[in-house]
Amino acid sequence: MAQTPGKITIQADGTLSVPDCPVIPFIEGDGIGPDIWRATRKVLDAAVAAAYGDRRRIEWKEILAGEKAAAATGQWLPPETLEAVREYVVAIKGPLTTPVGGGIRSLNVTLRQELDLYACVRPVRYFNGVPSPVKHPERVDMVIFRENTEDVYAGIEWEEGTPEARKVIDFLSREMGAGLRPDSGIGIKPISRTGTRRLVRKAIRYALDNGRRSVTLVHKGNIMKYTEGAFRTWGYELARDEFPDETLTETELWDAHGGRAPAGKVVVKDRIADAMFQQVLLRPDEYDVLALPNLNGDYMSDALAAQVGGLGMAPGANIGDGFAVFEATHGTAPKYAGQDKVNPGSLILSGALMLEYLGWTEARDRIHAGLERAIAGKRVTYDLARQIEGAVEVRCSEFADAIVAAL
Ligand SMILES: NC(=O)C1=CN([C@@H]2O[C@H](COP(=O)(O)OP(=O)(O)OC[C@H]3O[C@@H](n4cnc5c(N)ncnc54)[C@H](OP(=O)(O)O)[C@@H]3O)[C@@H](O)[C@H]2O)C=CC1
Ligand SMILES: O=C(O)CCC(=O)C(=O)O
Ligand SMILES: [Mg+2]
Repeated sequence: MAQTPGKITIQADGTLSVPDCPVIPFIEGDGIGPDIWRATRKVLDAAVAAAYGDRRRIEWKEILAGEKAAAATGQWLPPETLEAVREYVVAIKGPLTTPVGGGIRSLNVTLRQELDLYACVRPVRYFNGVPSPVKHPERVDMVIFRENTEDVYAGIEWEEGTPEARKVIDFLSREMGAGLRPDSGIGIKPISRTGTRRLVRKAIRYALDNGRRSVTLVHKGNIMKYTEGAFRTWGYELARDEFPDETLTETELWDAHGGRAPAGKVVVKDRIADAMFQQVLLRPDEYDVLALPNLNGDYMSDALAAQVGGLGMAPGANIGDGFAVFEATHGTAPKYAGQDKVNPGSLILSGALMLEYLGWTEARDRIHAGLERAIAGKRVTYDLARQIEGAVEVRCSEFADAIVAAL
């Protein structure tokens, strides 16, 4: 029976109450956004129908941001858009363009900060048949927990030559002995105990709830001692304070357990970021959940995506306390805008992650299986076709149709 649309709500214990026909706002996005969103919506609707018949469906509600919003309202991020996400709790978005070197600040970052979506969660796993530059892509199965509200993304910076930059340089040179060049641009990198602890708490909770073996804190704390180094310190501190019986350090793992963690326990370890980039290439099976400050997490997301098929296959979510906005890892890929060409897999998988967040795991599983079957059929978008021998390149919309046919 057709369902009446209703709102998702956050209950007193923090869990979601999801009606059978939730209203879910979507932002189409800039650049390739409209193409991949059209494809994604079709796959999500078909997967829900295949899994639940007419017992469940999603009532989509468009909300505006980016170029479409600016053209329609004169505002890049209208307040009603933020209000709609607060009202309906869960939303999904296409990518939004951020100009380089000037112009508006990132709308993506603003959304995350305004809605306090403090964890950027990006699962990186391999789907059979996807081309990869590494020998054993099936060994890559990591979940990135990237701090999403602070670090250099806080947007506290001053352009070289402005009175503000001069004032900060004068202060730092005179009062703090910093000795900065007068023609410097200045950026501030705040990393807080609060921001770190809540991110690491979410990462450890996730690891425990999902049978993951380790959480690795990835930092550059040897150089940035009081920001990234503190991220490491506070991460271990949080594990000790809040999960004393469920976590152990690497030292404890070897000293007390001969290198094999007892069932149900999560190893909390840390790696310096530069070394970690080669570790995930050479020994990916030793890493599981990663917790990172914002910038490290941004870099790591795209690097790991490359190992499992590229940005066309990299989903993500911005999650706070209940509220969540799902989006691909990649951006607007402007050179492909409006060509119905790129891989919608990343946004489709973000949608699958959203279904999982709603508890609709049967529909999620249909999408994973459908995607794998469509890839096995070797009729794939350009990014996969150029790497799979014997593959035929199809359009973004045709790839979505192939997934729907394989659900
Ligand atoms: N959350 C968001 O909304 C994000 C927004 N952005 C913004 O996007 C804009 C463009 O950024 P840019 O650095 O070019 O990075 P993009 O991620 O947009 O694209 C870089 C390259 O990645 C590949 N790619 C990206 N998406 C897909 C896809 N769906 N299918 C297949 N290949 C894909 C393409 O590679 P190839 O050229 O090899 O075909 C593309 O040229 C910037 O304004 C940036 O700020 C960036 C990241 C996230
Ligand atoms: O906001 C942007 O334009 C880029 C953001 C980004 O690269 C990311 O979140 O991975
Ligand atoms: Mg990025």
